Amino acid sequence: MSKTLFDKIWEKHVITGGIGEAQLIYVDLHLVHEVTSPQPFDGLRNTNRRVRRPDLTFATMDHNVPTKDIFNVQDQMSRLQMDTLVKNTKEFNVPLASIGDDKQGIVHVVGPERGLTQPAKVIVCGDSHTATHGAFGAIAFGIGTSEVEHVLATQTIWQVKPKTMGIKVTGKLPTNTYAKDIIMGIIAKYGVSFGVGYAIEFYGETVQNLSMEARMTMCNMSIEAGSRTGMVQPDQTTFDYVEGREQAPKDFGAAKSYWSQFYTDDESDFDETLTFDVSNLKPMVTWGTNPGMATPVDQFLPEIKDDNDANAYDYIGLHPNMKPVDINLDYIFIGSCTNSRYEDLEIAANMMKGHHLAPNVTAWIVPGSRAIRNRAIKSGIAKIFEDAGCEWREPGCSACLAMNPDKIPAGKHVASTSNRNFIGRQGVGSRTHLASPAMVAAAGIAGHFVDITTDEFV
Ligand SMILES: CC(C)[C@H](C(=O)O)[C@@H](O)C(=O)O
Ligand code: SF4
Repeated sequence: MSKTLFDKIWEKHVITGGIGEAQLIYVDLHLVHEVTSPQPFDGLRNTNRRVRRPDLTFATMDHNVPTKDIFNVQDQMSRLQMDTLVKNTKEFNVPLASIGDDKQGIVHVVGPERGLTQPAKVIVCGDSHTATHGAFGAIAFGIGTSEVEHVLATQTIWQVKPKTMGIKVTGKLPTNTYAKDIIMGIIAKYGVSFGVGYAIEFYGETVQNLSMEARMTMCNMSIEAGSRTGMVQPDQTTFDYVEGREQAPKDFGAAKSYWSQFYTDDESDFDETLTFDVSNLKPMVTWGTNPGMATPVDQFLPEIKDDNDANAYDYIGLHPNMKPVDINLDYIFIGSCTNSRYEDLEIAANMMKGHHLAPNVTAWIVPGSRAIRNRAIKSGIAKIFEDAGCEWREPGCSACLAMNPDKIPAGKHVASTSNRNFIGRQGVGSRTHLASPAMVAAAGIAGHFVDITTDEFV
């Protein structure tokens, strides 16, 4: 019978239960961070249980870590959560990349980087952006705190199988537009909830031509479309990325032939399909308070249709007869699990090379992992940022969600490569504008957004 990529992986992992009801699914990789793990570990302790498979569990610290003066954690709650993770991972024998460690970084960046993230796996983490790992052709989704406890104790999880949605992406990406613009364009077009109840697979020639980093950016934001899972069929690009990494399979040839069975047989196998053509895609910028409130950089901001729009405009301090180029910026943030990988930093650095930040702009450049940070220092990218007047930081979630000292002050506008522009997301009263790393870098130089697809830039 003809099947989707999702169906094929799912079937290999079902332990018990029938279609339409909760099924018990085997978990191949459980990623853990400091924010959603303290209660689950307490739960195990209180009931005298152990972690079932510490070898399939990997913990890191990301949300709370400071990105400068990293060992000096001022915030009590942050310190407690970080100390608790150290204690719990020691007691339960779970590998941990602690602050300062070579393997530390944002959980969704270090999983792939270490080679833990692999095709055809079921991957979970107590974090909504776990969808990122689906870029490898894995079923990867965020889980709640009680589910984290269940996975720690049993290495399994109860789930009702979602429906499947194929999003076919066609056309050649115009110069200086990126995967971030594709996923923002899709969400702007179809809204922030079209994916609810569906596992999304991105496919088509445009997707096949994307790097792993770019595929991760797209899958990462599936959750902003309402879907818990975004995925891309594994191919040679995937295999080349995984090969040689620390945790890659030892018999890589055998792994590759196993992984090669996982693809969607026919488009008609999806429960739902959508299409998105990128031939005329423009860089996208958010003007409002959810990721769907986005506009191409050269357009006027949309008219007010309802209270939601009115409230968003009110919060963000903009109005419809402006364009993104009219948004004056105070901060730029390049980081987060959406866009803090080496390729993202390289693209941003190329935009900044030989330029200096606009005088009114503060810039935080936050690599997703220590490995990326080290590589960027070695290659000279870090120096480009510093010469441009940016602050070059240590790895972590940073200003993506302001659970650490990196907070955007109230009323300030920030161009950000992260994934959420909710009210207060980057600090109380902060005004977020999401965009690609190239757009954010160029905006930092100009002091406002610019259309990087015009002759001046291409
Ligand atoms: C803190 C964590 C639970 C949360 C998530 O689940 O996504 C965070 O990572 C976020 O991006 O909002
Ligand atoms: S970088 Fe942002 S989106 Fe990603 S895990 Fe951290 S807080 Fe969540």
